Amino acid sequence: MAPGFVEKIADALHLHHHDHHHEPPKESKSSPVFDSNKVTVVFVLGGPGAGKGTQCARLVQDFNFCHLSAGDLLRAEQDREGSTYGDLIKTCIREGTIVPMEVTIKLLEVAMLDARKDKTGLGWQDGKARFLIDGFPRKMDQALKFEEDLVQVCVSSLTIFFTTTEEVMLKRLLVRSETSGRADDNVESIKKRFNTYKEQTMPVIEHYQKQGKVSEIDSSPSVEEVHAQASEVVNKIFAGQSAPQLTA
Ligand SMILES: Nc1ncnc2c1ncn2[C@@H]1O[C@H](COP(=O)(O)OP(=O)(O)OP(=O)(O)O)[C@@H](O)[C@H]1O
Ligand SMILES: O=c1ccn([C@@H]2O[C@H](COP(=O)(O)O)[C@@H](O)[C@H]2O)c(=O)[nH]1
Repeated sequence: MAPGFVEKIADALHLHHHDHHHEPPKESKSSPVFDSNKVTVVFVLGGPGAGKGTQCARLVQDFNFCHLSAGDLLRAEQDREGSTYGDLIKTCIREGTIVPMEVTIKLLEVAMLDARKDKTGLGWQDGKARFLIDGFPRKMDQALKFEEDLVQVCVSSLTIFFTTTEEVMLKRLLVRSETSGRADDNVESIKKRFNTYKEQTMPVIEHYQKQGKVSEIDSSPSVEEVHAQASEVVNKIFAGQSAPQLTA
């Protein structure tokens, strides 16, 4: 990557006002921003409309996670007045393609640093930060870059993978389209999103599966049934993780 590229992205995203100058410059540092002993990262993946966001909302209530949806962060940036990347994000979302990883990772980094500041709030338990990262990583380059720059994905980290059929996902998304106002909740965009999911995201899931870090859950049943399964999986992650670690 060209030197200074990440800083240029940060400038364009107007992220320097967050006063993160205590953090080492991204391109010269050799270790990730977060210590994997002091944060728990659970990724949530699955096809468009599989129910990721719905289940994340439940898991936040159960486990006091800080929930970060990459799609929501991108939509907020797209709508931010004066955003350099607004048009690019808009096109990617409508076309169901993946926004260049530097943009998404920078947005995630800032959101994670902001969440980490509030040690008494949501996302803190037993002195550890708990992040539920929804709809990310969507592509292998993002998965590797996240590990390199933000958190070394450690033994206890896990991906919850919600699966159901395209037929179910399509039906759910078309129902959602009646109220969501999302530019990509239409048949044409949904088909493109299914293709991107199969071509780009499935290899990420297979990568984590090879490392034994994926819990697959059938998300075809009711929200409550799926939630019961997901809770069980997360309970296992936190079993044995109660030792207080007060700094991050
Ligand atoms: N188990 C379920 N049974 C029936 N409907 C569901 C279930 N889970 C979610 N839904 C509904 O399906 C739609 C899509 O769910 P949700 O937004 O959680 O999916 P998602 O995986 O986050 O989608 P995307 O990747 O497009 O953001 C929503 O309208 C939601 O209410
Ligand atoms: O890491 C990411 C996550 C999302 N996108 C883009 O956003 C849309 C919508 O994402 P949802 O998770 O369904 O809200 C997705 O189709 C991509 O275009 C991304 O580029 N990178």
